[in-house]
Amino acid sequence: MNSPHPRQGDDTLNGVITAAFGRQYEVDVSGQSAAASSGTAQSLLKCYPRGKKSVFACGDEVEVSPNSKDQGVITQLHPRRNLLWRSDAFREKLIAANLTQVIIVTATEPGFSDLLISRCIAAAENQQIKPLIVLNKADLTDALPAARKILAPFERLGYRVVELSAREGAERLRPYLAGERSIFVGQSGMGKSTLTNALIPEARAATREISEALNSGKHTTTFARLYPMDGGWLIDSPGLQAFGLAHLTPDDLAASFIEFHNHLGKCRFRDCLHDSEPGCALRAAIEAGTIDPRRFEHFKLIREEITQAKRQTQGW
Ligand SMILES: Nc1nc2c(ncn2[C@@H]2O[C@H](COP(=O)(O)OP(=O)(O)OP(=O)(O)O)[C@@H](O)[C@H]2O)c(=O)[nH]1
Ligand SMILES: [Zn+2]
Repeated sequence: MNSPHPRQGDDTLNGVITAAFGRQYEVDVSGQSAAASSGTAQSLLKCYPRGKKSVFACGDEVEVSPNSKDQGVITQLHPRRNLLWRSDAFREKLIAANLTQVIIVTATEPGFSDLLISRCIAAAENQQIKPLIVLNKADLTDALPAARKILAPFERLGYRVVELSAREGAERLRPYLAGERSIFVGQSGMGKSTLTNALIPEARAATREISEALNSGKHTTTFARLYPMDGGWLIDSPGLQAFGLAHLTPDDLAASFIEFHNHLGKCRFRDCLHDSEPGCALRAAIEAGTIDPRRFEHFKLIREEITQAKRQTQGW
């Protein structure tokens, strides 16, 4: 793995968080792509943070002080280039840090939510991470047209959509992963783990080991895991049912809808809520067909949720 922070001194190492289990973290301290991809036991340390309140995410670059062959203490967090997280009024959850790409995995079956796609895109755009949409299970051809129709508005905005079958042709995705630090996000059952296992042979072994350790026959992913690959890395994360964006302000949210850019700041009223005010530039753009009404609906739904969450935290 290309770590920007090489070995530090005699007793501290630089590494990348590859998994989080409650307060325990797995840190890859190999710092070299060859060692990292061979997955040797010594390159992965089980670590605890030094501070009680420290919370880390997959992809975080940290400094570790080893205290045995395979254990250590996380002593420092290197500055994050970005952070993907989700939150509602009461909780927040770090998803991953230092990403270059968020890969939103959808599938022909079962159905998926386009509102969730807009949420994922908003979270990514807000952190300057580029989104990529995968339409998996393209082998189920009967359901392809309906799925394509749902994705069309996103494709029109310039978001790339890659159709593939994780079972029959996961390799199609490989060129999009090279040199990137990506994460798979999406609803449960879209095929994130199938894709990860097809692209990264070691991932299959890790999944088996973990489900044996947890003594469950189920294949549902329960925590995020980072795998080094092709000059970057890839994180497989558990299925998302909710993706709250309570940490964004309404202005942040509007800015993360890229098709709004040319229209923001052009409403007659500076504090326009784009509801029913006269001279609203966003609503004019919808009427002119330059903003998709469905995307505007997503914006309003998420904005309402953000506003509600802020009221709840302020004890209204
Ligand atoms: N027909 C078809 N089925 C697929 C394909 N990819 C995955 N599946 C199936 O879809 C189901 C869900 O796949 P998973 O990889 O477990 O989905 P996931 O997104 O990781 O789900 P979570 O772990 O719950 O987040 C499994 O039964 C897979 O075998 C595909 O390309 N075609
Ligand atoms: Zn307006």
